[in-house]
Amino acid sequence: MSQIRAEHLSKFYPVALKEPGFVGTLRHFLKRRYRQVEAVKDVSFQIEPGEMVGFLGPNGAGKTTTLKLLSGLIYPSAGRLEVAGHQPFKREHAFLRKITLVMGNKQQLIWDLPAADSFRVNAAVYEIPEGEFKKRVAELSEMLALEGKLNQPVRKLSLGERMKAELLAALLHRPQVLFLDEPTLGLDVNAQVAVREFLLEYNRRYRATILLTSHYMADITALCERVLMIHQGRLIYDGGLEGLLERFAPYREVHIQLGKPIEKDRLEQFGEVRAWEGLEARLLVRREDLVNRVSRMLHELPIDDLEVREPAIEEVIGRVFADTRLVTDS
Ligand SMILES: Nc1ncnc2c1ncn2[C@@H]1O[C@H](COP(=O)(O)OP(=O)(O)OP(=O)(O)O)[C@@H](O)[C@H]1O
Repeated sequence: MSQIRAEHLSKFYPVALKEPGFVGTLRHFLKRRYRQVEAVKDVSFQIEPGEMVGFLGPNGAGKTTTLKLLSGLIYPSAGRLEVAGHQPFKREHAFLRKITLVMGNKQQLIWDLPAADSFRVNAAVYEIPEGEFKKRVAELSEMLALEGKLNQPVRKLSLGERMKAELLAALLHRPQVLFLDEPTLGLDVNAQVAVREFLLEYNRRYRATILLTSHYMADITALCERVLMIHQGRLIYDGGLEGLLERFAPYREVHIQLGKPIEKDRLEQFGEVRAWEGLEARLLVRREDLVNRVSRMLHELPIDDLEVREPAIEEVIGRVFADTRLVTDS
């Protein structure tokens, strides 16, 4: 049975319209007019137990709205939703014990108290027995390398330590389903790696299902074999990371090192020149033209070295988001 199932899920937010000026304000109070913001439109997907899925999309695409729907914080405008066997918006106790929602830009720990004190509040809310509570705090703080950090006020922790303590708090009730919205936001590279490794280990140990958004592609490539991509509220891709490149990057990058300088327009006959510095250049060549162009380049240009690479996934995604035609044609 799927752990998460969304069928034709939609969420529309009513936004009150106000005309400018005094008359507009008066009208606004007497008879409000609304416009619908279609944050999520007819989205369907299923996620199996133990899967780690990346959720990609540009700002305002509808990722946070979807995570809020999945965790029952908001009610869907249309469609069906089932998470861990429950309808999230009912917010049943049994459901809340099975899930967690972590938002990188919101915190639940109390600033002036040690994290250990905030954990006690969570233990009480989730009715975790004392012995079990101690065991879980010890296990998670070891996995997160947080030992010795939990008895000082949260405000004295570094950003990375604070995020790790937030994760610990969010996982004390040992949820099966984790919704993570930018869990590495603003962290330095070392802390990002630590959080990633922790999530991998947590998923392996407890077979937790994880849906996560991140602006750092490294999080997605390290953790997720599958990605969902959302754009203007619509799901435009559901599949493997590899397939994402196949589908949205119909080109390869050719890196060349020249033996002597040539005119740029000579190079432009072979593909779109993306970088050009001294004797090094980088070109985009359509996949179907690749063999032919590369062999011509080797014949016709003074090439010392040539390498064909997959385009960087960030670049591919950036192009998809920047070019709505790619999205609507897909
Ligand atoms: N409470 C709300 N009322 C009205 N509109 C909203 C509300 N919350 C979100 N929206 C709108 O819904 C759309 C989707 O927003 P959402 O926060 O889900 O996007 P997102 O993909 O999480 O973006 P980001 O990466 O910037 O966080 C946006 O156009 C946003 O302005």
